Amino acid sequence: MSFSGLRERDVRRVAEAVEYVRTTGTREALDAVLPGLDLVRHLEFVHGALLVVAPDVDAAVAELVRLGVRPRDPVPSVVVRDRLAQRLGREDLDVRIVHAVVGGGPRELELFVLCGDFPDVPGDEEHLAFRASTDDEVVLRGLYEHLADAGLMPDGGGYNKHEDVTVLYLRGARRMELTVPGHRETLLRRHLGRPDQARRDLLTLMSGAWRTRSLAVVAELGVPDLLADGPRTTADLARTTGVRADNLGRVLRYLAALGVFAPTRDGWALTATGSLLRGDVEGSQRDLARLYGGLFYRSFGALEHTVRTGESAFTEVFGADPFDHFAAHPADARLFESAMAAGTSFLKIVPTVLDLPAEGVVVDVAGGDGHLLGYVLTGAPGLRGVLFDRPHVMDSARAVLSRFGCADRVSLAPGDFFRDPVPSGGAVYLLSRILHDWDDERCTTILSGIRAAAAPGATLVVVERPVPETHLEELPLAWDVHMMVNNVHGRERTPTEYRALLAANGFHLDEIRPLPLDMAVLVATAV
Ligand SMILES: C[S@@+](CC[C@H](N)C(=O)[O-])C[C@H]1O[C@@H](n2cnc3c(N)ncnc32)[C@H](O)[C@@H]1O
Repeated sequence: MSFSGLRERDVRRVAEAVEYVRTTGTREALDAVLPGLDLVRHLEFVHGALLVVAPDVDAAVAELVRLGVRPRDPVPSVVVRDRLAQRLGREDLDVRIVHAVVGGGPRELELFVLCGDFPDVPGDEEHLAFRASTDDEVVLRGLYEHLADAGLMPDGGGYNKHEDVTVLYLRGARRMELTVPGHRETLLRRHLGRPDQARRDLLTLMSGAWRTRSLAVVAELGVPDLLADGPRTTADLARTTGVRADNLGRVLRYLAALGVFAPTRDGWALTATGSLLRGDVEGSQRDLARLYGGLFYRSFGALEHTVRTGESAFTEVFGADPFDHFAAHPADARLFESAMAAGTSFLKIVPTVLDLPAEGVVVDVAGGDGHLLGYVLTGAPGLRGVLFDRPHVMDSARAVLSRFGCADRVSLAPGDFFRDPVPSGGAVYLLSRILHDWDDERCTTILSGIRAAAAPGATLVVVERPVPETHLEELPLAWDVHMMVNNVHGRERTPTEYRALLAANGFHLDEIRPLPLDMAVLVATAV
């Protein structure tokens, strides 16, 4: 204990805080909240705050006087007291606030004093306070969005009617208090979110399956195609599709709330999102919606089985792994192929990010229905192609490559990359959306088969959706779970994992080029 009755540690903290407030300007204080926060034109550092424990408030005031600052009369705290009461599980707390002008001012120290005998209280109340230098609503909103974009997290706040200021707390490297003049309801709503936000978010997440099914049903019924020429009524849509108007209308209304349709005076129109569900548009997602809300919806029902046993949910539900299932069920195979094609809008861009040779052979390993090969060959008339995949996809591939007008430059090579040799002599090997279907052992078989077929210096182009190493990104992580459910041993990988897998099989990863929708082209060379 010091002579004032404060603990040595608190005496030191108060002295350090006084010194900090005395010597720190706005730019430096902003930097302490978040390095690089360059807002000196709009914000002014007005006080630093900390919480100490003292036998009574007079002891804290005495300590401040001893440090040469000028304390004002203490006032009771309500907000901090309530927060501490909750944290310490005690109702009978006495918390005072002492404001003290430091140096010549105008900056102050704000000292919260928890009176009594308490163990150390964590320093959550510490913050640096800034005042906005404008009361222009638009500038304030812009300022707030800038702070949010910079990564500061909302951490409480409210309207202080005694001082007629709105106080917002944000958390960066240090906690920040932002004071703006007046009662800013819109800003507060933005800052605090709805009071029921967490439950609302969770309900939205939990009802995700309903969205998946609703999308699949309207895609299956062809509703988006029926709206291609303009809005139609529910009754009209129900009559044309042969379903019940009341029930269809309710599904359409739900999807309208999700932005898929737009309500018109007496019916429904397509939004840009909904238009992608038409079957006849470039980049149509219709069959993807049918697949995710159909076959793969059923397999996702066995996710728990996969988590418990490590086995494929798809196999559990359908009795065979997906590729064997498709080989035995032509209708499902057609849907899968056209859904894969629906997900290929980004494949069109692949040739534009590649340095393709003027002539030679491009071998598309497990090339599916040939869309990627079609795009590659269309832009490179000197190249020839080989499409290697299981026998049952050859008919679709022939049809697709004919539509691309390059069937005469492609030889179809039916085969199985686990049993048959990969066609040799390619200058470029394509491996699009294949490695994520398999575990490292099977990827090794596939890659070593390609390496055996490729001459040193040949290019291997891997198209995947890599998992970022530095942060959580929804799409790659959703697809990672999807691969776990719908493939025997599928997984998405990080760039580091791809690099290692390629290196272990005779390829050097040269470059990763980004594609839309978090996809990427990994360009490697056979060494
Ligand atoms: C996800 S699709 C990707 C198709 C295409 N590369 C693309 O990106 O659109 C996976 C492909 O791997 C093929 N495949 C699965 N097992 C195979 C095997 N053992 N040998 C050859 N191809 C196989 C499937 O027939 C299917 O066309």
